[in-house]
Amino acid sequence: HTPDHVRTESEQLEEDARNFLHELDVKGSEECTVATMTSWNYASDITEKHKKEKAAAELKYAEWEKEAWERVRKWNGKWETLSDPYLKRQFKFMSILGTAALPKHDLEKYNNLVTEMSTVYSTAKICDYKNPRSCKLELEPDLTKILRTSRDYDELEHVWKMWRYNTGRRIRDHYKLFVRLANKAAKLNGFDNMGDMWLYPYESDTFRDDLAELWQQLNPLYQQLHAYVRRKLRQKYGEHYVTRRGPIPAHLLGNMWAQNWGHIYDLAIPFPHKASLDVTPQMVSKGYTPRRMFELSEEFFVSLNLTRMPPEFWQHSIIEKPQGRDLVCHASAWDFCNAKDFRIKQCTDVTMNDLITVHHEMGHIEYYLQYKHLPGVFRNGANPGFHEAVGDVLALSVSTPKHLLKIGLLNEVQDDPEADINFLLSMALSKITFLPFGYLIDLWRWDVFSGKTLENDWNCAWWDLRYKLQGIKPPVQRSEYDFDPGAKYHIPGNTPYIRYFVSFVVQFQFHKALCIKAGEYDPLDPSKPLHKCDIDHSTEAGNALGDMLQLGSSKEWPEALEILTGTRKMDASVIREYFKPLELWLAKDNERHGEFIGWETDEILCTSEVVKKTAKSEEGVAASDGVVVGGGSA
Ligand SMILES: CC(=O)N[C@@H](CC(=O)O)C(=O)NC[C@H](CC1(C(=O)N[C@@H](Cc2ccc(O)cc2)C(=O)O)CCCC1)C(=O)O
Ligand SMILES: [Zn+2]
Repeated sequence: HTPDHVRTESEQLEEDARNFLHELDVKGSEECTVATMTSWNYASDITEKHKKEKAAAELKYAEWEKEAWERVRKWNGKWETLSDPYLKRQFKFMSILGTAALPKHDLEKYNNLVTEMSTVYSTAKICDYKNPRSCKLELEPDLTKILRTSRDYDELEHVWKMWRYNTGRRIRDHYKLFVRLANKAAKLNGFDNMGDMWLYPYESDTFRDDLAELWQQLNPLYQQLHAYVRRKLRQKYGEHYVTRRGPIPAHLLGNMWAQNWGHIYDLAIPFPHKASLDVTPQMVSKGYTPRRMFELSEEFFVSLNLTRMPPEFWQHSIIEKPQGRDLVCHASAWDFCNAKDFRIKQCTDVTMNDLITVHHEMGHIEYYLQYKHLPGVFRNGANPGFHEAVGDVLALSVSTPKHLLKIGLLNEVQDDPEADINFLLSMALSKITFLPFGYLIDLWRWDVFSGKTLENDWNCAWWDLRYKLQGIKPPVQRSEYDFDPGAKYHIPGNTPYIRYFVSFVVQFQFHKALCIKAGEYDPLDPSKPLHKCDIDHSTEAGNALGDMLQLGSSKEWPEALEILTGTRKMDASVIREYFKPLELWLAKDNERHGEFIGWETDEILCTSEVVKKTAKSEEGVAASDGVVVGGGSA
């Protein structure tokens, strides 16, 4: 410790900067803990009391953020001269205030709109198709189960339509005011609109173009899968409902938003006489509980020499749906900003799908644990997509037949080309089908924030994207009375979504790098293809992953990516390499059946005119001046 008087001016400035940032960080973490606790209380028990406490805490936290930001501003012109990049990067991040820049009354309105939209979404219930007087069906587990298991066209249509009636339609006006306030906040932060502010953490001015390029590279594989699944659905539901060349009705794909087609695997399985890879039955028959599922996931992380869950995690997490109260059942992972308290809230079902979700959520917790020693501004993913990728990377290993055999959920592994195709198809039904969806959510929102999509076109612009990118259509005609984006959690919940598209690309790059370290993958060894790799118990892989996670957002994401994978760019060739055997098989199978690749329609999926509410118009009679989506004529 050199006495003050011998220090140079710049060393003194650096010392002062360190002390200044440390003091702000200590106070900021305390404020963050309080605000997060009230948010947790509301999300796990939706009551008026908790709503009020959350609203008050959010305003108080914004006051703190504003005070901190004003103190940081006093360093303008000085912090830029610091030589230590680590310090400069902290100042750079602390210079963005966020929505706390709004005047108090606007911020209060903004926060209340988001909470109100989330409450509508999380408490929405619909009536039972088979028993119209029973109107207590909730998204989780009721509607999720119906979309997963029902093969009744009309029941699925009822659930699909009524869910949107009781969520999106009810928050359309909230969303109008929300967008205006969001853009006002963005402008106060020096951005053109909220869409630009959301992209700030990616620190790249070619980011949107890079995403478009990735989609171009992945679209051909998606189209082959789409054509194959359409044929299988046509066989099941008939050509009247599922035409040869048209878009697929969205309610038949096993998921409320057609974002993951894994639950219609039984309709699509290429080689039915081979063992099913959905180990849900085995999990149930072996008496798996949500607790067991979480312990299984933790064991995987520990086997990689990563950090086990702290006692507070098991003490405070909610891993089963509590009865007798409203709560946000949508799974989530929480960091309470005190390097001690980390939790998951998940209404866990004993299914394979939820075992994957457990790994996803625990991946967030592992990232929190790995960077908990960093200053608050660096306690984030290298970019938000990295945070979404951690758990999914481990789940890629867990999903392999080899691993399921290891943990006793499969009693035999058939190692032959047909079993391989079955496995790759089951993976593609959740990984490839997600890509257009993961891309279009924010494509739609960026256009809404930028004003490119006007309020009167919101719903038809949504269906235009859903048609163009996913090749799906609504089972009943939509209008601008509807607000179908609002039927998906992240829109009322105001959570950016492009992070998931990024994750689904980079998680395969992470997987490949870790598989090489684990000696499980060798491009020159046909017996070790990427899709058979299971990294469990590889401390080389775990240490490499941990080294990247410990960086948090203290380095720009291309540098973090390079440390793990040796490359600085998102690269779609890795996910395509993983699915290569399936892509070849699909192309041949579609060719053999003369399948039309792609889709077209002359139906009017969405009418820009606000349709007169008569029974007839419900039957999809085209309104005179409807908006045509798809390549058909009006
Ligand atoms: C306090 C807080 O909010 N914390 C953040 C985490 C953080 O930011 O630190 C958080 O917990 N967000 C919740 C969100 C939940 C899920 C989700 O919404 N998934 C997407 C897309 C998808 C689908 C399949 C898949 O395999 C991976 C992703 C969807 O379901 O559409 C639902 C189950 C899976 C992940 C999440 O964990 O990302
Ligand atoms: Zn996540």
